[in-house]
Amino acid sequence: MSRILFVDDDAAVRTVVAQALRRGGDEVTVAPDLAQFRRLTAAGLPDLIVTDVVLPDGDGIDAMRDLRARHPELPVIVVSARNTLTTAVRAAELGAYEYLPKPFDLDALARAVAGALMRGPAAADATEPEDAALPLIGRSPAMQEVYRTIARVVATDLTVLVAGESGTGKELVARAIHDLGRRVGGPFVAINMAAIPRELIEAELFGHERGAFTGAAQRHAGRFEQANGGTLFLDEIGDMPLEAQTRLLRVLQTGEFTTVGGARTIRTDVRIVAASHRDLAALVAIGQFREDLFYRLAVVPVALPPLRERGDDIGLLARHFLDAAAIEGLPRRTLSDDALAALLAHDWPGNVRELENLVRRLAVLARDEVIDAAAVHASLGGRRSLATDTQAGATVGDAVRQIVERLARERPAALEDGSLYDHVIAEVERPLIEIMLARHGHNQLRTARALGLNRNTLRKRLDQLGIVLGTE
Ligand SMILES: Nc1ncnc2c1ncn2[C@@H]1O[C@H](COP(=O)(O)OP(=O)(O)OP(=O)(O)O)[C@@H](O)[C@H]1O
Repeated sequence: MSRILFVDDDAAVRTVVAQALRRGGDEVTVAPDLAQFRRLTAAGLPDLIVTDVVLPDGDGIDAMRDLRARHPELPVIVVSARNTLTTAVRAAELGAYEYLPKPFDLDALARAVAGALMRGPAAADATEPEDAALPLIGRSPAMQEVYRTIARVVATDLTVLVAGESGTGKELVARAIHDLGRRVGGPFVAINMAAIPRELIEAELFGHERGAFTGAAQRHAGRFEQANGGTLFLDEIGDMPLEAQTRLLRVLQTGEFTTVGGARTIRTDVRIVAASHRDLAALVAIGQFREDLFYRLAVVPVALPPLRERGDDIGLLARHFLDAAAIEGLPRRTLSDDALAALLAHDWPGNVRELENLVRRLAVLARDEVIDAAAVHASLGGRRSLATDTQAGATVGDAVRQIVERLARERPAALEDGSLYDHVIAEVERPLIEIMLARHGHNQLRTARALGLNRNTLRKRLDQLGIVLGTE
């Protein structure tokens, strides 16, 4: 039996948690505030403290820091409804055994308690909390998971692989890892594999000597060299050519590289954060990405949820972007409840970037101070499917690649048995026919003519694809 002290100002939470922990056979004492917590710990230390952060007479993490300075072996679990990245990071800095955003699952707490009591705390770290405004907005459970991972890796040099759709904030996560870690004094260098001609990627990454290739007028330090002592963000790593992947793998294994056309070996001290909106595991399956490199990069995977899975974060982000627009001198606007509901109902294929652009446009264009649902619909209208995809930076090539990657995952046989062409074409054909039907008021004759298909052929395809006609 262990002695657990639970500090929380909410009487209902105290009762429920204390009961759950007692059921596990432990002796539980509760404190509603820091004054009581101090009285109790002065009388005798428990084996474990579980504490809330915002308490009526102070900050739980600050109080634990003082106590742990004197008793670094004492394990602490932090629970908080103030579930921001800052809280997750502060809990990690405290050396808390676990951080559980509220509302938490009692099983999760029981697991954390069992772990903390057996293993004891991680090494205490006395650094001051980071109070600067942090860039990542959002409190949804999906983002909590992201914050917890970030908080765990900031004090390390582990390689992080951020996966997420376009515009979900992958670069922002990479920057947060850099800014909150000990490399903050060093450079943060980003390179986007999709934005650089394939033949120049190696020279960009590793640098080149004068005359190494046509046009190389002088020696150029590559991004690895530029990032020395800091963090290198390899964006859209899935677009890296295979030869460059081989070279990158060698650098990650040895910490050394040679410039293109150079005989010199350069040592690097760089933390790598890589990102991709493509499914790297699927790329490995179809031979476009080296499996060994994938495992080297995915030491700590971070899955950034698409915006449509972040619920109320949409409202938080929209308000944040409206505030940012006002600070930049654009008119100050607010959202009506209906406008917010319209934002929540949208599926955000371009994710946070799409929301940011939309909000800025609304801030400029809305006539009234309060943005209503009609203004949101007007801004969202006409930018569906293809237009929004393009805005999100996706190309037709990306779309087709995604289809192939999905098939590789879900029906690997389709990549071997000669049916791939028909599968992909069917997937492209459906939206094409749907778009043209919508354009022509669902009139089959006009749609067939516009597509250059015989009317019977169109009818057959509609049947085969199971497309149901709307009315004019
Ligand atoms: N959680 C967030 N809070 C505030 N702003 C965000 C958040 N996530 C993304 N943004 C903003 O959305 C925009 C897109 O973010 P970012 O460039 O990091 O996305 P990305 O996933 O790297 O996109 P891509 O895959 O297209 O490179 C940026 O302007 C960024 O500041």
